Amino acid sequence: MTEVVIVSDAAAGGELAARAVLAALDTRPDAVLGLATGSTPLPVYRALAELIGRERRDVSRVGAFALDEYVGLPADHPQSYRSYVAREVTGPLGLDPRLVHVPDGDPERARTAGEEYERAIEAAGGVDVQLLGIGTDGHLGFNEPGSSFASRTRVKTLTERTRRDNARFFTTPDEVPLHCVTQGLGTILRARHLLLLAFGASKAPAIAAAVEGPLTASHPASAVQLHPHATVIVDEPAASRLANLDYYRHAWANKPAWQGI
Ligand SMILES: N[C@@H]1[C@@H](O)[C@H](O)[C@@H](COP(=O)(O)O)O[C@@H]1O
Repeated sequence: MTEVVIVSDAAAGGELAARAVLAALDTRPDAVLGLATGSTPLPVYRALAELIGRERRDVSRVGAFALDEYVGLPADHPQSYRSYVAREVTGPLGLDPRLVHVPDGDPERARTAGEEYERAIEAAGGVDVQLLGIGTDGHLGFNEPGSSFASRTRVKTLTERTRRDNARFFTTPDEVPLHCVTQGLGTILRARHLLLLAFGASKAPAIAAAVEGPLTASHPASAVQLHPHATVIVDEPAASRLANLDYYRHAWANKPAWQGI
């Protein structure tokens, strides 16, 4: 089932997700992480950096694959996801940069970037824990409404809504690229554990539709309902439109401690 965990705030959500990642590393020191970008996963990366330092974890064999990348931004552009991952993840967590992958957003190579990325994920043994944020239009990665549940890594055109949402990271809205390379929903569904995080009231409708709405490509995040091990970590405002809130709280409060998330 899709487990919903309601946390007090983003920092608590970040810590819970970070603990789940570290639990995966306990079983597999060469575990592969699926990285999301945007503002939502930042508390996870902060908590991970702190816990890895405090517990003196060896992360030298940990691999990572980012979900997506803009097409056409220079790789060293501060808003490219390559830069984001280097700045927020690889550096602070102390990962080996050779094991950290981001799709190739070079327009010249975009045509084959998807297939190459799929091959690299497969060669690494697949993703163990996939972090996910959610777009206000229900996108996962950059799988905009209409994306096939079977889709693989490929070039997509961003919706105007997503470009508007992401304009806050750029100097002008026109600077937001039109295209991206993103893992497909089919790629994401192959990860062994999905951790979807959302904080704030602006995400409440998208979360309700993802968890309790019909399974539909019109709301790509509803794909999480197809996954045998998906955990949705939300704060109260992001959870506010869920109909079965009482049940989620009850199930969480009575969960056997050995189960983890
Ligand atoms: N491609 C990313 C998504 O992976 C992310 O989930 C979404 C939400 O971003 P935020 O977490 O900043 O709300 O934004 C971008 O479009």
